[in-house]
Amino acid sequence: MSGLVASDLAVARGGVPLLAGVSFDVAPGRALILTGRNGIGKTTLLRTLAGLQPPLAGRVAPGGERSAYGAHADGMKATLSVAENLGFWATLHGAGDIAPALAAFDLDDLRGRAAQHLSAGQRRRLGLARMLLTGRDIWLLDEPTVSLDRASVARFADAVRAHLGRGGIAVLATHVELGIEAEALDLERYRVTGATAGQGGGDIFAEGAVE
Ligand SMILES: Nc1ncnc2c1ncn2[C@@H]1O[C@H](COP(=O)(O)OP(=O)(O)OP(=O)(O)O)[C@@H](O)[C@H]1O
Repeated sequence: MSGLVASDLAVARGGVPLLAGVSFDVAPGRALILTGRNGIGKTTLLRTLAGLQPPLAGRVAPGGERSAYGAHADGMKATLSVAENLGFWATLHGAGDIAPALAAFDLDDLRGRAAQHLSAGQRRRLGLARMLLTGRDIWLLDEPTVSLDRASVARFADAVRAHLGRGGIAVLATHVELGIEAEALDLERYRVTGATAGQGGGDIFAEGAVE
């Protein structure tokens, strides 16, 4: 299985260039942690790696077909229970048993609860459990530990380690120290001048020249 390779990638959000010249190669069994200030483009880069939006320039290999993108509660059916949601995804991805996913994120006691009645941290655990059912070898995770308590962060780190141990790849945008052996990529040096995110769209549109 090949690694995840980004070559001279440029990404934009809402037509505004955010990052340019991003190149990296993540080998099977390895993890990459994306760091950088709020709004620099971590989510945008992950979405581009997942094939959910096209790059402005450069390329990603493979495309999205080997990737599972995990962000917030997307794809969750509010009225279905935890087990029904996991069952739905297992069927969708051709995965068999949901038991390992339930166990990995301590969801057994919550299996009958509707997704809409889960707490924020429980909902996040359900979203992360989904990654285990995708069968995809490249996990792209956006702030995966938001709302998680300490025990759940540790469970998540264990799940990522196990994924890497199976030869999987993980790219994570996180500010939390997970204790996972990983390369870190500081996006600051790829930032397009003027695209300081989160500082107001007007400034971004007025400047936007490439560094
Ligand atoms: N739909 C949109 N249209 C235009 N601009 C957007 C849109 N969504 C996000 N942005 C802007 O794009 C920039 C990059 O956003 P992105 O979510 O990729 O940053 P981030 O590094 O993940 O931020 P954070 O650390 O705060 O999660 C931000 O300035 C954001 O305000």
